[in-house]
Amino acid sequence: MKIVAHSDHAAVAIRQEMIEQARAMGHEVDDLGPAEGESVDYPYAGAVVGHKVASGEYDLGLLACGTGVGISMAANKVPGARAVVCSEPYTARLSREHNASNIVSVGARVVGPGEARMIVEAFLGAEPAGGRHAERVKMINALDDPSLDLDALYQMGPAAHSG
Ligand SMILES: O=C(CO)[C@H](O)[C@H](O)COP(=O)(O)O
Repeated sequence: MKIVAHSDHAAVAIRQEMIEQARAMGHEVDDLGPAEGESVDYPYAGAVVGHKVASGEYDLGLLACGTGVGISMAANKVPGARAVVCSEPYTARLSREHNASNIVSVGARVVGPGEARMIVEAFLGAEPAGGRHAERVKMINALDDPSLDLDALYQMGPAAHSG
């Protein structure tokens, strides 16, 4: 898969661990930086990756900042981006299978390099499961329209049609 990676200045080393893991799994990764010593604001880095993944330019994204939170919040403002912050691999796998997450974010001040690699391994090793989960992902995507009627959202879901 074609993957894009970005971070802020707080997460340069952990981003490099994440990239190495993805490349070791055979994926093509474009690294948008920054280099050690450069400063980048996490809302910008998150938005860039959100746009690049949501537009289809890349299949998946890797993000990191101090906590992984701010950069994923920024990415999730982009319609079509579904970023998840993970501090363990189980969430990374389930976010792909159930939520079709397309960007994984890690906190450099939260997890160590080994955990970050395991998170990326779990994220890239999983696939969206389909079925009822895909129906719920459609509900998430429908929320990209701020005028969405909540009753209409409810009616889209599998729960609304289960006996
Ligand atoms: O975790 C983050 C956002 O969620 C940032 O990495 C953090 O806020 C950067 O802080 P500083 O500029 O003081 O290193």
